[in-house]
Amino acid sequence: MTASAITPVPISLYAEDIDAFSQSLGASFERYGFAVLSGLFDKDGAGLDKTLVDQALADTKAFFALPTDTKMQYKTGVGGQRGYTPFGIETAKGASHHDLKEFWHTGRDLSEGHPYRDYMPENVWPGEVSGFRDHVSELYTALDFLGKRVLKAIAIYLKLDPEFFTPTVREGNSVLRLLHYPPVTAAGESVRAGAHGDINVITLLMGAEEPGLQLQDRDGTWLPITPPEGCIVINIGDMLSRLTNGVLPSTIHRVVNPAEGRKDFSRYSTPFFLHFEPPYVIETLENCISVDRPNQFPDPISAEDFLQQRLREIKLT
Ligand SMILES: O=C(O)CCC(=O)C(=O)O
Ligand SMILES: [Fe+2]
Repeated sequence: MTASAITPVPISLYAEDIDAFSQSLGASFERYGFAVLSGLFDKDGAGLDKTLVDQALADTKAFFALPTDTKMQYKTGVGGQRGYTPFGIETAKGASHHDLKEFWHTGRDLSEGHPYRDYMPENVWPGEVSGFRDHVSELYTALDFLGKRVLKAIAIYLKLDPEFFTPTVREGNSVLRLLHYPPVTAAGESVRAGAHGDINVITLLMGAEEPGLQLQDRDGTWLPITPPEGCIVINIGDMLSRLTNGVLPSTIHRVVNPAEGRKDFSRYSTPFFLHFEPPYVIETLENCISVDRPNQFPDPISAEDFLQQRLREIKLT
């Protein structure tokens, strides 16, 4: 297994000593734009239910194993925001070759007549895989909950009110992405995921045990992130980087093609892109502006406008 640059922080520390948890996590974010949480499935931790994660992964594998024609029925035409996006579409900003992946997007289920329905399309579900809807919905809810705890720790680290983020993400436009990178049999210019920064607030990623994920460090070198089982990788997205004036950086990362011996294997990973509520206005935090760090983003922008701008850049709309 490839070594990982980042020392994991145990999730159990959240309940035991939230200040210590916030410091460890925040320091890792400030240094790398990434942190790793361990003990994800510990019974008394603040993490996830292993059975649920295993079920959702089995459903993911079953879905991607369906014939292409069947999967294409779930391509929804709403900018890839829901349902299936086939191989050969998403292209990292500024890249000339598409990524080697297909994926499925699930968003927030909203009540009838909810005002955010204008921004968030209805979910679609593949009837071919029984259990998919229940397990994936439950995983969405669990990751949303975990993400909100991580944001509380980030608020403490930034010396904000611990509940600062609560109203900003309560019904955020968050998306759970089920990713399949098929075996890489032919040589070519494409990589599994080209170098990019995430658009959103924070991303919670499961499935990085299969090597490939790398972050670009300050000096330009690529550091592998291959945590042991039972960990979750978290990274800062562009929206939080902008809000914090770069104090918490959104670090460029990529997924490289498999080494000899792993080329015949698929890679499955599951990023949860936690987003703000669409109307939330991202305006640089006062306490992240100083003489040494002048405001790099003097023009506030709503989360929705920022998202639409960025989706056009990655060819999803
Ligand atoms: O598959 C991974 O490990 C990372 C995926 C990723 O960075 C993304 O989808 O934004
Ligand atoms: Fe990413």
